[in-house]
Amino acid sequence: MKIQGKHYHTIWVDADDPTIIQVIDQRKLPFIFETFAMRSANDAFFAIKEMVVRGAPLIGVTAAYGMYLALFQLKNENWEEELNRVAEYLKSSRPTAVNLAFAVDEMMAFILANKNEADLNEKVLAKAGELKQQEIDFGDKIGEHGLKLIEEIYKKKGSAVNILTHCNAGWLACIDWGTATAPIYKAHLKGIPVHVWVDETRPRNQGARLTAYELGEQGVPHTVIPDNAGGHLMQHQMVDMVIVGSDRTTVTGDVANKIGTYLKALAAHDNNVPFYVALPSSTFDWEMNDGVKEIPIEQRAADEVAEIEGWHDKQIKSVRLIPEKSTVANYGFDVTPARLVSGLISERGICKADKQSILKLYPEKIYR
Ligand SMILES: CSC[C@H]1O[C@H](OP(=O)(O)O)[C@H](O)[C@@H]1O
Repeated sequence: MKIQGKHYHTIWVDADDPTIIQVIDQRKLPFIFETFAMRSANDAFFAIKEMVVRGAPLIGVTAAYGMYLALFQLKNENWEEELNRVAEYLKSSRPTAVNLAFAVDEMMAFILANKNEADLNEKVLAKAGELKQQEIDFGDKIGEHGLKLIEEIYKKKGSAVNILTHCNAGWLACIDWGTATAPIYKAHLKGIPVHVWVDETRPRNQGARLTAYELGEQGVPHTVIPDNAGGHLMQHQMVDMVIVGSDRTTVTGDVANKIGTYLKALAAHDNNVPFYVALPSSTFDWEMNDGVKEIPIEQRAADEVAEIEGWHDKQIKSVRLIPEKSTVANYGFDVTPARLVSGLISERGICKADKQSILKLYPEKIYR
């Protein structure tokens, strides 16, 4: 999508050196626009772990390019063993987004299948590019399917459609379009009036810093709200629908997403507000059935809660928010049970959050 009128993807091959993969450094947005150059699998691990890049689809594509970059560091003897270690290392960077493991496994299989090819590096770079393009296409299609939901509300209401979203499931979490934001961008581009309630999303404030930034750059009307305001807005009919993203959704429709999503789903359920989850097929976990019991929930550093970052004197500064003696619990995600989900918006269409409906969209997964 656009930043100051110029079209960007979140990740790209350096124009001058194909052994360098560039990403937008999201740690500094919206205050500073900088890129981060990845030259090794270690750089890719760092970028994912430290949230230089974040968002399930983007994490997956970054890891795919990490597997490509690993090829330049492998020694001849036992290179397959070494590559396996790199693959496990990349997977260990963040546990919840299933896209990560999906992409690493797909790249590993591709590399082994082509290991005797003279132009292996070029083929692997092209494969990572295919995964990147696939996520772009997924976001585009999610947008088209989700647009219909927004249009239906607009036709009934005849005025701006108020959509609440949590965290950042925008183009900055993907490559382009986004997942939760894709229907919003499609509606905006079609001239349908939309307004977005943007949950700030403590502690990393992906909503306040990233979703607000990207919506603003696209000219989409939006209002940043404290995480705890959503229930009140829904009680007063100020939210027409909720659209969020996902980091891992089970084949039964349980949705792992940024911490606080479950609370929004409860408020939506209590106020009969449609609660939709937008996700590509790369975010489904076809093996898991009970998301609350099985999905690994990342716990992150205490400082993310104990401190907050902002812009002061033309630089990014951190200030402490809590007493030195206080302890912190920093769960990165929660799981919304399928019973609270109105529907799933994937690149193949909209379905109910249950196994039968999901597998009807993805019949090739039935054998699992
Ligand atoms: C389209 S996936 C976006 C998803 O990822 C975010 O988590 P994080 O910023 O920690 O990577 C959040 O859960 C979003 O919904």
